[in-house]
Amino acid sequence: MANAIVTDRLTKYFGGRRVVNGLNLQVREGSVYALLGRNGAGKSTTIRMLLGLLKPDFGTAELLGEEVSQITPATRAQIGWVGEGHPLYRWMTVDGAIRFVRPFYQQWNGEFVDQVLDHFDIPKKKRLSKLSNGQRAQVSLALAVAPDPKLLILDDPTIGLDAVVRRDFLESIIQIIQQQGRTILFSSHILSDVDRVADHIGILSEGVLRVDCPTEHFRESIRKVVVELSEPLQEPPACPGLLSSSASGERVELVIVNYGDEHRAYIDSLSPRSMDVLEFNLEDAFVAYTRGRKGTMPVFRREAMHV
Ligand SMILES: Nc1ncnc2c1ncn2[C@@H]1O[C@H](COP(=O)(O)OP(=O)(O)OP(=O)(O)O)[C@@H](O)[C@H]1O
Repeated sequence: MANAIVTDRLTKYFGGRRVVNGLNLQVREGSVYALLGRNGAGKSTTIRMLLGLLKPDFGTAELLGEEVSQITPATRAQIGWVGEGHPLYRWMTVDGAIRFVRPFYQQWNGEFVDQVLDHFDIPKKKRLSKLSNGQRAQVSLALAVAPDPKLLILDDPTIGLDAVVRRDFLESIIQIIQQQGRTILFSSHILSDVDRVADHIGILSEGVLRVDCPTEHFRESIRKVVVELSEPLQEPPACPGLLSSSASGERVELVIVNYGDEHRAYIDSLSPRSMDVLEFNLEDAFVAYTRGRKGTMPVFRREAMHV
């Protein structure tokens, strides 16, 4: 299957600091890819380079098969985007914003826009500055989706939205991807949302893409093992793929990547009184992973994982 987004060693420096570092990203057509990372990891900078809003210092990015700096108007019209904070001209009315954006595109699904406005009780005559954050987010999404883009890029689209509005927003996204061949790349900090809609995740840490694999694969690869020993451990636990550990008396908790036979053998060697192997949800797995010591984070790529 073709890729909707491909970057090759994409790199950006700010004031001598490398905030995006040799990024090789491939987002397959038809997938929903969530770009994750802690604050300042480089997500927005990456997205701004993809959208041509920021020039890379090194490397290239292609959207729908065209180099970003030379993208043709026809291809540009196939790409919808929503920036961080939903930057719309707030002095415009909703109707005015629609009339402003509409002429840039050949195709326009006015019915979809009306449905969104209706569903969220957004009056067309109201100024964008007078709408709530959630309503403005929906207007941004409606305007990005109305041209029926093949590729949708969303920078933290649900920031500041309540749980109900977020759910509705995600429903809209799910509807969009049910149309075949549509691709979505979005950044987010709300891992339960990501788990609901994204089939693939990428985790940036200090500008480096450390994880790039199916969402499920990442979640299922990290386990918490709770062990009750007969006496406290004398030495720090030593087993492969150990992300973190904590001990309180005889109770030891280990967070392990790719839990398997060798880990069981190690734990057996401690002669435990009991042990439990617990699964993580995506948020816990993300926290366990990104909290780990820098430089020792295992790398997850596609199906393979190297510890
Ligand atoms: N225009 C700029 N000038 C200087 N430094 C910048 C600029 N934009 C971003 N940075 C820095 O680059 C780093 C990456 O920022 P970026 O906004 O890409 O992170 P992010 O992953 O989107 O973070 P968040 O989750 O907090 O939105 C940060 O350290 C930030 O301070």
